[in-house]
Parts: sequence; C-alpha cells; structure tokens
Amino acid sequence: MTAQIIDGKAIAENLLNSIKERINNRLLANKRAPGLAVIVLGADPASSIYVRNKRLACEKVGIRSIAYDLPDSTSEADLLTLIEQLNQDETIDGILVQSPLPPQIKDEHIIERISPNKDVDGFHPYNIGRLAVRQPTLRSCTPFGVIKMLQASNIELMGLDALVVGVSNHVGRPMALELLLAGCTVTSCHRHTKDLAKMVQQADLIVAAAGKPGLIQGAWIKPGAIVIDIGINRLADGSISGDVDFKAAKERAGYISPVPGGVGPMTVATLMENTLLALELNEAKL
Ligand SMILES: Nc1nc2c(c(=O)[nH]1)N[C@@H](CN(C=O)c1ccc(C(=O)N[C@@H](CCC(=O)O)C(=O)O)cc1)CN2
Ligand SMILES: [Mg+2]
Repeated sequence: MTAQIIDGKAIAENLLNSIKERINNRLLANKRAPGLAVIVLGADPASSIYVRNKRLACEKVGIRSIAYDLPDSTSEADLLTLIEQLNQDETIDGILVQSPLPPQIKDEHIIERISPNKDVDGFHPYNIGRLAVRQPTLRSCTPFGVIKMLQASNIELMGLDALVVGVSNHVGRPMALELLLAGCTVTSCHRHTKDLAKMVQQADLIVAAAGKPGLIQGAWIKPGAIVIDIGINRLADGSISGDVDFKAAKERAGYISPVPGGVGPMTVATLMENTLLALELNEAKL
C-alpha cells in the first residue's frame, strides 16, 4: 500500500482564504479587522521563520499584526508589563508570545498572565481546561490544526484507536484531549513507555509529537493506519525532518502527513482563525 499524502499546505491555504472572506465581510459591514500582537524575544533563526510566516498570514487574511521584537535580555517583569498593557488594549484581540523564551523567563508565568480571551495560542490553563471539559473555546493551534486537517481529508475519527507520542503542554497533551473529544480511544506515550513499537503497531491513528527525528519506524505502522507527524527537527545539513521515518511509513500507512508541508502550515492558519474567533467572542460578550 502507498499512503495518500495529506497536503497540509493546500488545506491551510483553503482555510486562510475562508478567514480572509470572513474578515472582508466584517469590513463591508463596517466592523473592524482583528488585531494580533506578535511578541518575539531575540533572534532565534527558527522562531524568526515561524514569526515571519505568521505575519505574512496576517497580511494575507487582513489581520492587523503589531510587532514587538524585543531583545533576548528582556526581563520577565518587563514582558509581564507589556502583556498587561496588551490585555487592556481594546484594539488587540490576540496576544502571541513566540516560544521558546530565553532562560530568565518562565513560560508559565507569561502564559498565565495573558488574558484567556486573548490567548490565541490556546496555551492558558483556562483554555486547556475548557477543552478537557468538552467546552472548547480558544484551542491550541497545532492540535486543533491537526483535527482540521483530518476533517478536511474526510477521515472519520469516531471510535479510532489513537496514539499520541509526546506529552508536552503545548502539543501532546492538548492533542490527546482533542482526539478524545473527537471520539477516539486515546493512548499517550512518553519517555517511560515500556514498548513504543507495540503501542504503534496497535494504533489506527498515530500522532507523533516527540521531537525526535525518525523515532517512529515504518515497519511499526499497522497497514492502512493514519500517520500525522508534528515533529519539526532541524538536521545538521539544515533540512527539516519529522518524527516519522516517512519513506518507509508511507508504504504501509493509509494516510500520512509530510514534514515540511503538513501540520506546520495548519498551525499558522489555525492561529489566524483563533484571532478572528477571539474578536467575535469578545464582541458577543459586549
Ligand atoms: N507561541 C508559539 N510558539 C511556538 C508554536 C506555537 O504554536 N505558538 N509552535 C512552534 C513553532 N511554530 C509556530 O510558532 C511553527 C512551526 C513550524 C511551522 C511551519 O509552517 N513549518 C513549515 C516549515 C518551515 C521551515 O522551513 O522551517 C512546514 O512544516 O511546512 C509553522 C509554525 C514552536 N513555537
Ligand atoms: Mg524559559
């Protein structure tokens, strides 16, 4: 069997076009465009690429993006003060703090200070909690992007045995909650898992989010399984690779998402959708 390749870039492009149309309709009705504050500390090369992609996506769909390019040496107190100002700013609907942050700053202090209704990354414990109790509002961009990618591929999730490899706060854990919400029977694997190969062999759907290149071997994949690769690993030659041995896995899987061109573009498109949703939810409360 050769798998059907899930083209995340094309699916994200369609999503961006629909968001652009929704924003255009707002403007025609004399409503304002959404505003997104994009905060970056330092000049990590990978973060610079991702942030540039996010700013380009904002331009494409008509979201006003406001850049805060801060030095790597920014203190936690100064960053918290900026977030407080942005929380109070009625023209800002979403606040994005690009991760990773420098070591003097504790990620959780920053995430918890962002107003939950401006938390367009969906990282705040309130928003993760809403997802856990089946009342999602702002949902973590990468996991929600995966769900949208599967829906756009007409893949029925109800009842599937799903395996999530990786349990990070931003990706693996909310991914498991998303799949549970979608009706899957979900297993999470992590560094203490005794037999990863055995778990993969049993799964109908595998979502790899471990950050280890080639961790998931092709021979482990159940024939016809759906394989989603969230890993973005930069190799010594500058290329990027996922967590799945793509070449071998695509000979056994039914569907597979590549890296690049799979989940990455969905993350950016979902951020755009969350920013528009944040504005709509706040308007509905007024
Ligand atoms: N505040 C956040 N920080 C980080 C997040 C996040 O969702 N919010 N996720 C990752 C990085 N990330 C978005 O920020 C991200 C990663 C990759 C892509 C992407 O489109 N990748 C392309 C390849 C691009 C390349 O050449 O490197 C692809 O996979 O096709 C978008 C966004 C960590 N930080
Ligand atoms: Mg830190």
